[in-house]
Amino acid sequence: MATRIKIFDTTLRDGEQTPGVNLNIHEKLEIAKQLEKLGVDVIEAGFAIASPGDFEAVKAVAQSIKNSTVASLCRAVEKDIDRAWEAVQYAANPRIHTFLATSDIHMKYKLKMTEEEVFARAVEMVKYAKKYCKDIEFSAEDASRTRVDFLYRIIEGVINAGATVVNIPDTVGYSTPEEFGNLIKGIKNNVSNIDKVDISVHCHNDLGLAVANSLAAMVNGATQLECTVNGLGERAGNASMEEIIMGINTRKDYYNSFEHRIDTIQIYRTSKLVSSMTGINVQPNKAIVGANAFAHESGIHQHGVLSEKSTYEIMTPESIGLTQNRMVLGKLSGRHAFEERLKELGYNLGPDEVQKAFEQFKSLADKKKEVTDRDIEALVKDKVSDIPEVFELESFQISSGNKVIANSVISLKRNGNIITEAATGDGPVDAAFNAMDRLIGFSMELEEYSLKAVTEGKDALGEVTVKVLKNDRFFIGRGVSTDIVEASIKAYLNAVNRVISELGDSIINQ
Ligand SMILES: CC(=O)SCCNC(=O)CCNC(=O)[C@H](O)C(C)(C)COP(=O)(O)OP(=O)(O)OC[C@H]1O[C@@H](n2cnc3c(N)ncnc32)[C@H](O)[C@@H]1OP(=O)(O)O
Ligand SMILES: CC(C)C(=O)C(=O)O
Repeated sequence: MATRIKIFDTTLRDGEQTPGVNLNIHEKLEIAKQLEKLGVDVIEAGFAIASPGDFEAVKAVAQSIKNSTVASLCRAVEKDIDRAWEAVQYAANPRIHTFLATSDIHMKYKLKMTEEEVFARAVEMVKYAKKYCKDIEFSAEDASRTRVDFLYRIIEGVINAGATVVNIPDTVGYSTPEEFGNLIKGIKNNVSNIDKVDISVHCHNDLGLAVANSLAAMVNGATQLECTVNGLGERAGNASMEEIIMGINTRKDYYNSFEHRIDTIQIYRTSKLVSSMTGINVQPNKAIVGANAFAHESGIHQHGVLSEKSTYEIMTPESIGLTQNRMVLGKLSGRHAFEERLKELGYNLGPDEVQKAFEQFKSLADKKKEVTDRDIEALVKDKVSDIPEVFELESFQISSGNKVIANSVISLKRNGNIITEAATGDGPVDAAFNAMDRLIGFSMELEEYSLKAVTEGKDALGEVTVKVLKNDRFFIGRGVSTDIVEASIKAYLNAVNRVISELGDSIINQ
């Protein structure tokens, strides 16, 4: 009989530890709903004690998700466990995930605790969490650099204390597949009560081995794999969900004794959603979901694929939900076809949002011969993040050139009033941002600016992403338009509105 592998998605927790990523409650909910549709077994929604915002987000995910377990991470301390339970208690299937480092390096320099103290704390905190919740996961942080005898002992201890899942993280991505597989095999063979629990693994990608290590662990007895969409996560990220799943599926001949419940058709859509909500673009050559993953550039490959796809394609684009659409959408298309396409792309917008998106689609279609799925996604993905538009763009006028100083006149709408400012700058975008800085009534630092074309051709939509710093926190803003200055202004305003939505409008005119 095949072994059922559980997928534990930590995009909303470890994925959010990606530098520069900061997801608000609406964004976490939207991603969680898509993860549920994808079929993940566990959604780690956040770290409830980290901030009031993260607490509310974990709670909201717990309240809304029915078909996946919802977990919150917490340190092995009572107040963290209390807060985690406060947030996940609403879930149909709640889990408390507590962790404590077990390697000599972490115990000595970070925790300043002895082995005995770590053992006692881990057991005590699992017992404490068990008072609240049936399902308790314990992670031995930095397990792959832990003395194995101590690792076996602490695993046995936390299982006796009530843990239902023991997680073996390769916290710093140090292991190799053979080594990590042997570590899991050793745990299976040496921990007396191990058959009572799921063995989980959580692999980081510092040496690019996270997926290989996860699969090696699975072959050697791990039944839960922790991963993130697009491989997001602390430093070089975590094992990528889509690579693990498509690895198992594509190499059914090799991994023939394992099954999972992921609906692979949802992979591409999930990747796009996570990329747009986090502001982290997927590298073009990324396995499975990169823009080039199914592209063929060179003649010999093109000839091969034209003769028989399997010459150079080991999986189909359709298997991850990338479809070639039959119906072309352009300026003569109607609302029915547009709404149908939105549904196919996974967006269930309310009537007002559909109306707004349809208007934007029509004005884009006036400028572009054919509006592609990627254009539509770019147009609507701002809507699902649901940031209140305290400042809206009314109009802008820019002049720039190689012999003149760039200047801008920007009008924004706030509370129904139009406010206007002019400014100069080092280029059209700088001039526009300077004018907006005068209008918004607070200062913030622009940390990053990136521009990419959503589709090919000179009529392509430009997508601008900005990262700004305000009160020691990063905020991402996105904007799309066929005019790159307009896309830049929209991205900046989107970041401004996010700052206000998170920090409150009392920051205006501070
Ligand atoms: C491997 C991982 O990815 S672990 C998850 C990492 N994620 C995060 O840290 C994001 C959320 N974190 C936070 O918001 C904050 O760090 C908090 C709220 C958890 C704690 O904040 P602070 O109280 O300000 O502590 P700070 O983060 O500076 O230091 C961590 C403290 O927790 C202790 N600690 C670290 N891990 C654990 C643990 N698993 N169990 C118990 N204590 C721990 C450290 O030794 C340190 O203790 P000290 O304050 O007595 O020196
Ligand atoms: C807390 C654990 C699961 C973790 O994130 C790690 O060790 O990387």
